[in-house]
Amino acid sequence: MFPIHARAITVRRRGRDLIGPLDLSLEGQGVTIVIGPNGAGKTTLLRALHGIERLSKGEITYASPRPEALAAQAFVFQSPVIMRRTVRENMAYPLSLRNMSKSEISSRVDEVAERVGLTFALNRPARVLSGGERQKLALGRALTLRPELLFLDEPCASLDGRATREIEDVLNHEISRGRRIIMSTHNMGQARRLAQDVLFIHKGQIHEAAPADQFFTAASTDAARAFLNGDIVE
Ligand SMILES: Nc1ncnc2c1ncn2[C@@H]1O[C@H](COP(=O)(O)OP(=O)(O)OP(=O)(O)O)[C@@H](O)[C@H]1O
Repeated sequence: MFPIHARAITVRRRGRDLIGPLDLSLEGQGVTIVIGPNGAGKTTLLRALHGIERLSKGEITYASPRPEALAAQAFVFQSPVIMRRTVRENMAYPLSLRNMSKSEISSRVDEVAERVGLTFALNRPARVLSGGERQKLALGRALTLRPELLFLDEPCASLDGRATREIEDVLNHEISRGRRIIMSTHNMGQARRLAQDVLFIHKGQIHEAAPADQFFTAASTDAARAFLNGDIVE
């Protein structure tokens, strides 16, 4: 599906441009971390790139046909929807929509549960999971699809250090296998640990797009420098 091109995209709601107009091109390798103040438009941008946010203007094109490109992506939401069923059933759900045999679904779920550290919980009701375990479930559910491109919107918000590290371990494993990741975070430590490229979003615009080393050592805009300093950026 790469390169992905967003051309002059705008998402406008209730008379206000939430993002854009903006242009962006994404190649098929690496980890892009999306940062910026609250309300800057990070979630809206991720949703637009994933094709689930209606564009008011502009277009997003994928190198492969759109239905194929969208089918090869998965999205981990900040507050994932967890069904009142077992962890196994939750993880199997996206696969069950894809016409896959029960034995194949079961072996994929087993394999992914192992990777995200939830084997012990597979037969438990998902509602008893802790916050960190719920995020692992959401991540695992996305990974069962073996997506070429994985979006994550603040997957570690409100998790403690240990749960955050465990999620990052899973992500690092995925990154080492070449999975393309685009992720938003408020945690600057996490951004520094994971990013290969950074998109700094401010007031619905991409203020800066740079390799991580360059961004963190010499951000070129005042707003990005202030944000990295922990100043209030409005
Ligand atoms: N459907 C909608 N209708 C109207 N306004 C919306 C809608 N969705 C989002 N917004 C507003 O658009 C702006 C951008 O929201 P978005 O969630 O993309 O920002 P964000 O950078 O992800 O913020 P945060 O860091 O707080 O999660 C916010 O001011 C939000 O209130």
